[in-house]
Amino acid sequence: MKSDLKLVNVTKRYGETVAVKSINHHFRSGSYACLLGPSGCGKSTTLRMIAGHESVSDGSIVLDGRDVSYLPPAKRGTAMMFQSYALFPHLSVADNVSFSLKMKGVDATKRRTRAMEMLELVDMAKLGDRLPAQLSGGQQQRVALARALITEPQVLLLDEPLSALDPFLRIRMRAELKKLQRETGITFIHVTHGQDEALALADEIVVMNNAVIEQAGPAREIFDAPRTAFVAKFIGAHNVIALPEGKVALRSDAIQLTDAQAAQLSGRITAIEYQGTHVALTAMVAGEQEVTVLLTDKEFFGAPKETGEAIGLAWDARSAHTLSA
Ligand SMILES: Nc1ncnc2c1ncn2[C@@H]1O[C@H](COP(=O)(O)OP(=O)(O)OP(=O)(O)O)[C@@H](O)[C@H]1O
Repeated sequence: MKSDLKLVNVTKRYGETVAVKSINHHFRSGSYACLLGPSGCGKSTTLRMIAGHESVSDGSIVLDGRDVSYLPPAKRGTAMMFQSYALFPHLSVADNVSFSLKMKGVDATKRRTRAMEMLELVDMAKLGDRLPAQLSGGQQQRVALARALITEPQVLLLDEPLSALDPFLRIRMRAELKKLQRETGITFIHVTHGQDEALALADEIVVMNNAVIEQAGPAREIFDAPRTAFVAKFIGAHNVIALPEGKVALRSDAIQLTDAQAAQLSGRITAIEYQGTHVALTAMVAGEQEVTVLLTDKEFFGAPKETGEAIGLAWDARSAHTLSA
């Protein structure tokens, strides 16, 4: 399909370090993808190789049927938005946005018109004459977005775009990023180490660990059916439990409290944590394993429990996902 981006056996080595190890992935045109993983797993390196800011050691990057692996960044059909926004401090907002057009020799009137269109798109048209230092963090981010979008990329690459913002603004800007992606229809590839950010934004989540892709799929599939213990733990809200039949991932809200006869596991409560809408109850079960059960506040306060109490745990067999690693 047009504008699809394919990574074919892409590897990056820095001397002895393998930062990205022969990864394959197909990013669908027009989708919002999040590369999710812990620090050092290779997600920024992957993004930088797609952008052309880093060379590939092996493999190829194919955009829209073209091998772009050896093209300079400006010739690829991608644009990158950096974590620090990297705005020119001495240029006005409008001149920052239209900078790449100036480099291409586009005349001043046309540049200004295009810059204002882009600023309109990110809701910043009124501040075109300000300098970056006169903007808030969220406003600087919008300018950086407008500056990336003016190049009309097929793929927009975002490296931890929300990490410089305070928590309140982060949640607001993430809704705006999603809206912008839907409005423009451009493929977004967004690097994050925040599972909540990935779940909130992504059509597809690509989970990386130790230089490889552990699992990729729609956000709900990753959350509902993690395939490895790493994915289950990283995505959160799951227990990884060793049972006689093997290791399983079990959502903490998929476990019910039950009496001893009906229990699949029994144990003793070690901690109770009130979380507002829910109460998280931790129990120590056979084999010194800790299991967390998330109850709605209604369920918990309907039959309150105390630390030290014996409890039985049960779940629907379909909720337990056998793990491959
Ligand atoms: N220029 C470099 N030279 C040598 N090693 C590098 C270089 N850049 C990255 N690495 C190594 O490659 C691995 C992957 O780094 P990368 O920045 O892609 O991880 P990341 O998942 O984006 O982490 P973070 O979230 O901390 O940015 C790490 O082990 C890192 O130390």
